[in-house]
Amino acid sequence: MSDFLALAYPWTKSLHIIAVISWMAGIFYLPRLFVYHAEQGQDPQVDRLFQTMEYKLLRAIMNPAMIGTWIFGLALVFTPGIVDWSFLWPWTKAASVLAMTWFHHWLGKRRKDFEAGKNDLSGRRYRMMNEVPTLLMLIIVISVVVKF
Ligand code: HEM
Repeated sequence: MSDFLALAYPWTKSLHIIAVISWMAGIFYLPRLFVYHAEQGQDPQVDRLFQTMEYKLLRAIMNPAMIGTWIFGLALVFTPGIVDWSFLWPWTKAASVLAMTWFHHWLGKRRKDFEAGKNDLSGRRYRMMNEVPTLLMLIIVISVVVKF
């Protein structure tokens, strides 16, 4: 198994990065949709349009991309010689990807609130929450590239 993972390493890493790009595209865009939904969604037609966009973004792009990121990311973790847990970077990366996954699920719950007509967060609040994945992305990329 480790021989296979070592051989597949450039492919696993490519697929990991492709999945990461798709996941991050959605994770940055969905809270922006929530901002405009919270501010302009009183009109039932506009509300329906936002709900369709949010549902499709989450189900068709973000969920599969998150699963792909985890599968290929864990394959990289088990590839021999890639992660040395005596360094700090694997820990900062692990903590940040767990937080990113929590944020993904938080967005999923807010989407369900909108669907049920029960959103009680303001556009300003969603704008602020949008900074969370930005900060996590900075920590993740610096961890995995600088490898401190
Ligand atoms: C979801 C769980 C994740 C796991 C288990 C994971 C694990 C890993 C591992 C072990 C590597 C290989 C490092 C190397 O080849 O030296 C890697 C590479 C990488 N990861 Fe992740 N990762 C995850 C999520 C993410 C996320 C959310 C991002 C971006 C926001 C990200 C960005 C990257 C990048 C850019 C690389 C390539 C770095 C390089 O080799 O130059 N990863 N990941």
